[in-house]
Amino acid sequence: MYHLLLFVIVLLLLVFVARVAYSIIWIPWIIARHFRVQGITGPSYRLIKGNTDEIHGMYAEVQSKPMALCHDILERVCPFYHKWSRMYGKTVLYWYGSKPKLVLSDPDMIKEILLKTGEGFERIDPNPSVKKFFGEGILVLKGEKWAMHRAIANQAFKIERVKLWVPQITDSTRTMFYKWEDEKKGIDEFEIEVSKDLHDLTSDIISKVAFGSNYEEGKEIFELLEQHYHLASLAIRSVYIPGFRFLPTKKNRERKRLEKKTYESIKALIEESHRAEHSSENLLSLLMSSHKFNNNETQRLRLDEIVDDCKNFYMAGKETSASSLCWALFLLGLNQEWQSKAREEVLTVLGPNASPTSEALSDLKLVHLILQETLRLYPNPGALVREASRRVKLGNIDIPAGTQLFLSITSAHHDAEFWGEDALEFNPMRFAEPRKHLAPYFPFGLGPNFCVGQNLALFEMKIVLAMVLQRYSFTLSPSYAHGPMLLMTMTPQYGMQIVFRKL
Ligand code: HEM
Repeated sequence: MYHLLLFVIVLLLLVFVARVAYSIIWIPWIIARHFRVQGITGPSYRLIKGNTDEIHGMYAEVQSKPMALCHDILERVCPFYHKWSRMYGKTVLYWYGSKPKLVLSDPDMIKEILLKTGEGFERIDPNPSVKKFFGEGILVLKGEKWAMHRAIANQAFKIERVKLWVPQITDSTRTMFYKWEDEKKGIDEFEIEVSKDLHDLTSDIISKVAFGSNYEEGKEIFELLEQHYHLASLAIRSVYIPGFRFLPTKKNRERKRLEKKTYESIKALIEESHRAEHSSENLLSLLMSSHKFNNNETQRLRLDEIVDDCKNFYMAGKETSASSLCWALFLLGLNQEWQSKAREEVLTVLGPNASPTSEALSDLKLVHLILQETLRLYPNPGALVREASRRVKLGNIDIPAGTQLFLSITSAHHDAEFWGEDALEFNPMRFAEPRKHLAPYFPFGLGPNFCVGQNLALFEMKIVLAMVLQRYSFTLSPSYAHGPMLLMTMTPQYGMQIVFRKL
């Protein structure tokens, strides 16, 4: 009996060891060989962690000091691809734990993958620590569930609705100027670290237009989300160890606390909206209503789904727009001649005092070109990720199921082959000509997951930029240190110090 038990235990152990060896040694070896015969290589696979330690090391190195004041930022925002593409070619295979990752910067391939999301390519499941942050919201859902959330979001952010939000956006922007004037009483020239204020501003905007509440009421939620977002950003770069999230580590306990509090605060906001007279113009009320779908069935989102979507919209709407605005001010601070031309346009269209209206916004042609160029040089996010859900052919690459695809939007946006010799220079006029090749520009993504908030994003960025240009001339502060850093969005590592002078 004893021997039989021992035999079973040893057998089970052997099976376990064989399975582990199969998945962390045999499979990576087979996959590396599969790509090698197709001419695709990269850094050697390392047991368990893959190449994550090297990647962390490279990020630590580039982020240890500011970079030169130029737009050649790939080395800083994606140092591993910058290094490995020079060693192994444009398509690189590396390892995230035992997961194969293929980095791609070829515009046609990126385009195909984005267009075929849902048909052989899928958004990846974030690791459980990150998923805790996004929950079951639109940013992580797939298939039918995603389609239902997306249909509701399409309604919420359609252009007619966004136009109605213009007065709220101008109000929020004016409040930011009042705060500046209040802090810098009587001083005509003053320095502001704008990234914090722009985050507060876009929080305020997304809160007002989408949730019908204002920043002060939602402040607790923003603060919780901000802290939770920081922890989720750290988790993105680490290899996920199964079960680790259940250990009572300091970060895990903090994540749990934030999750619970966020849920309770958003739930309270929803219940308050239920009680109050709310306008059907806001996202929250749309999320709470019942909807008819293609099969004519009426469906309603559950409370936890609404809570998760709220979290997703808060972050998607706030982070990207705030960072993009930061880079727009940075670029105009550096390029005074473009700033003067843009101001001339704003003053011609709006005069010195009028608030932007939705009609006036369409006349701000140069401001629009400047924003397009900003999103080309400093894309948010700088990379997108997908996974092959089955074995797929991409051009002449045969990709096994389960391979993750890291799409380097920054590389495609900076590629001199498509954008010309001046690819790394700020030249808004390149967007005035119809582009020969549509592929290399993906600021809002492409295909089914194309940014649902694009209308809102462009409206708010145009409004804020126009209102700043109407009131101030500005330059980059001598204290500014250049440090674009890719977290979930492209943020200035050392802040964005701008010197404003009242007009
Ligand atoms: C400059 C500002 C913005 C930029 C550059 C931007 C960029 C993007 C990109 C590249 C994607 C595609 C992600 C993918 O394919 O995986 C995306 C998706 C998304 N964006 Fe934006 N975004 C911006 C502003 C906004 C705003 C204001 C909202 C509104 C709340 C928003 C909500 C979303 C949502 C919900 C998705 C996911 C759509 C889906 O999966 O169906 N974004 N955004």
